[in-house]
Amino acid sequence: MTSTPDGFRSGFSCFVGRPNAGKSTLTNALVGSKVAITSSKPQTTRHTIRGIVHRPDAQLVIVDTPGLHRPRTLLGQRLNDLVRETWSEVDVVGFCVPADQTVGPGDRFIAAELAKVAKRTPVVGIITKTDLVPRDRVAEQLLALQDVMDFAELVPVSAVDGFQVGLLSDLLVQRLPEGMPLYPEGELTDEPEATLVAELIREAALEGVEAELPHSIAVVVEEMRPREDRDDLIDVHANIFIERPSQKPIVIGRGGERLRQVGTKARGHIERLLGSRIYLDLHVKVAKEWQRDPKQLRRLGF
Ligand SMILES: Nc1nc2c(ncn2[C@@H]2O[C@H](COP(=O)(O)OP(=O)(O)OP(=O)(O)O)[C@@H](O)[C@H]2O)c(=O)[nH]1
Repeated sequence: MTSTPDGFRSGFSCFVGRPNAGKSTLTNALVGSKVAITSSKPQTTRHTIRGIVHRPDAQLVIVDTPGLHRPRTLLGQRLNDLVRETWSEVDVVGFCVPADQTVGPGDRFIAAELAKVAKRTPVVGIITKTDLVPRDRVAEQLLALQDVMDFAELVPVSAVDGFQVGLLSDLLVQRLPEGMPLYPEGELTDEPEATLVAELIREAALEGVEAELPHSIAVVVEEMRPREDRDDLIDVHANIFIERPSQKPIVIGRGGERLRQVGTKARGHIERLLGSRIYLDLHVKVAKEWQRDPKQLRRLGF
């Protein structure tokens, strides 16, 4: 066993913030590899995906939670429960507010919820996407955010140009308890590969579809195994579930055109993730009203 240096710190952190605040992108920037799923559509992160930052002095495990929102369906409730559970378990919370949007009721709602659950957990206020605005706008945003709640630290960052991402890593690490690494070196995420693969397919399927659809899509990887007699090819069979038959044409497209594009796009990402060539077999299925049905939700992994 390798020895751990004195003062080594390890622990958990999560990012909160309105949908699209940049939480997943920031997780990727900190970890330095694509593990969390990003998209320009809100609420794409369904699963609690951990990214692990390995440093000589610390190990920071980032739990990426879905965006908190007013529950309308059973799925909405489960997502919110998951968020609260996560907040109470981590050592430090990062509260993300984009530099290019005004601090508003959505942020105050999150701050109030945070204050209820995480009384003793330090919260670091993070202004994200600073590359999108001029400097004085960042300063204004810092002042506005200061009024929302009591922050342990306030820091502006950009995941795109890397501005102060290292500093943020330092600030989060400072709040972790001393302890041994929690995961083996080299590990970037403890999500099962099949879940990551399903998320990559979901991400590809969401691209360019109407605002309506995101909540109606779930992806389940039914099977994933190396092709017999081949060590350079993995067969992946997955189902894309939608809620209503009327949504089928949106996902499949004319003569299957869109589904083929989704497959090509997802395949590229999956091949990079698994480090192997894959054969991707995609099917679109209707699971009626899956968001409201507890049995369906369990089947789809919620
Ligand atoms: N210019 C710029 N864009 C960013 C930055 N960080 C994130 N974005 C963009 O903002 C959008 C949302 O980013 P995500 O990381 O998916 O946001 P999120 O908070 O995880 O979103 P949800 O999963 O919906 O809660 C994406 O289009 C990102 O490319 C940044 O530092 N600069």
